[in-house]
Amino acid sequence: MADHILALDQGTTSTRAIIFDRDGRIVATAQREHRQSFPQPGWVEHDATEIWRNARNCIGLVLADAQLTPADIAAVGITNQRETTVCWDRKTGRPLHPAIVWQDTRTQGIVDRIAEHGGVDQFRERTGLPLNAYFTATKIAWLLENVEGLRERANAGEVLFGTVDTWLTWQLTGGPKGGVHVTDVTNASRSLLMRLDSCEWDAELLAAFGIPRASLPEIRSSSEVYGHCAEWTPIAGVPVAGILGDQQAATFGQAAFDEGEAKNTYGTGSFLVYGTGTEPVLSSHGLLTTVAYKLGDGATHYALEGSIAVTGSLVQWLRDNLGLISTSAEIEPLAASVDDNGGCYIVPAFSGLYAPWWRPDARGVIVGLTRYITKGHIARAALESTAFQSADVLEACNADADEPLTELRVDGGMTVNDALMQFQADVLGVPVVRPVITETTALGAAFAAGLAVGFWADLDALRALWREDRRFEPAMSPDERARLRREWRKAVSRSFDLA
Ligand SMILES: Nc1ncnc2c1ncn2[C@@H]1O[C@H](COP(=O)(O)OP(=O)(O)O)[C@@H](O)[C@H]1O
Ligand SMILES: O=P(O)(O)OC[C@H](O)CO
Repeated sequence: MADHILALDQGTTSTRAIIFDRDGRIVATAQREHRQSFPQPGWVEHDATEIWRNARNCIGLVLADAQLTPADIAAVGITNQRETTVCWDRKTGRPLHPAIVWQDTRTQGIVDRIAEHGGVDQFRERTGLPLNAYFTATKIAWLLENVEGLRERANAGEVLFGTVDTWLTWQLTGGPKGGVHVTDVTNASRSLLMRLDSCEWDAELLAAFGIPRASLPEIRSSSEVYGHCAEWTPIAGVPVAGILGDQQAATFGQAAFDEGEAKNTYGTGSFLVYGTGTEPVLSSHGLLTTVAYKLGDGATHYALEGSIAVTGSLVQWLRDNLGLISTSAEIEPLAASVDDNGGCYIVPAFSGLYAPWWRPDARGVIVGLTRYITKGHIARAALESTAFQSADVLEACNADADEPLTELRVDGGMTVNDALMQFQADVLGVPVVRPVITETTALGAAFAAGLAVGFWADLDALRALWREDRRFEPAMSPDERARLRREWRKAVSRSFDLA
């Protein structure tokens, strides 16, 4: 009997395959990092072929490690870095350009051109999103305008576009030999091309970006059988039955299914998602409106999202670009070598600033430098910037929501850092709660796939699997909190108007 679900979590820095049992416990994990290319300032690319190879390898490795066969796997769930755009040849399955990653800002010129008539909020009511280089439509438009012959080939039906969920699902289900070309509502809600109310591609938006509809995937729910894995994959015959963008998957994996429930995920960037139930709510404070999930024929659930582009990747930057540390974990002792930030603040606006500011003209700054500042203070300021950015987003969320959040569920790679989680609780002034399974992104994709094939009965069965690991209570005085946040805001204002 198939007693396991396999989740494929394709993140910005790495790909993981994780096998879960019926209790939502991790049985085995395999992980592979992929190359990050920065060919020009503001450009970020991935090799989609490498990502597919890593996914295939991780699936094979995790099955071998768990000593399981495809017959033991009831379904596969896919979750992915969102917005990152792949375009490939329908016949050969070969990418026609490197994937343009969500953080990439090369499409600012397209944004400016379209914003000239109608401004950056012209599509907000229809899509929940501001016009920004972050979103998929701008990346597809750039490819069509800049890759020689691509528009003609797309118009002739020879080219497929998709986000990473679409690319992996197409490859897993057969590639050029019958692969299904689909995405789910959560990923499509990040495109600037999907109507929030009907969850369908919008003809006017397609026209505004010059994108032929036939090259786009079909929009499906987050939990249903899309197809079965091809015979040459390591999980031949297993149904692909769940797709969720990674932030929505983490929300689902935190069992935050209902209105008023929220989580914050700390990975490459950080993303606070706050459920608003079955009605989309438009933000007045710089948050995005996005689809949270849709199960089969059920109602569409929506959320407000505070997206922060750079948090964990600032730690990577200290490691890879400055050589201040040699592993991400080394930031912990370095930051602990000083008592406080010494007045130093880092605003990591590498891709401009996302929520709640939406300032493409911002660039990174380090302020408050004196001869006193050491690399310990820089490490500390880097970690603190994650907490300050999240506090700004939570404040916006509380301003939009009916009830303020009384605690924050957290997950993602950075949440192993206890000192950071304590500082986060301190600057938020509410408890931060970490679950036993911090791989909530993969767990959420497993939940969606498991529900589709009857592996788990319903949302209540999933709620019962959530378990708390540790609760960080705020311990900072309100005056100190207010002082630090004031200083931080000053630093943020210094990052504006630099691009
Ligand atoms: N001990 C730590 N303290 C702070 N940041 C860390 C620590 N360990 C890992 N990170 C950061 O966490 C991020 C990885 O988180 P993960 O959830 O795997 O990211 P993603 O899903 O975006 O690929 C990396 O950016 C890394 O620098
Ligand atoms: O890969 P992550 O976890 O940093 O998530 C990336 C987001 O989906 C971008 O919107």
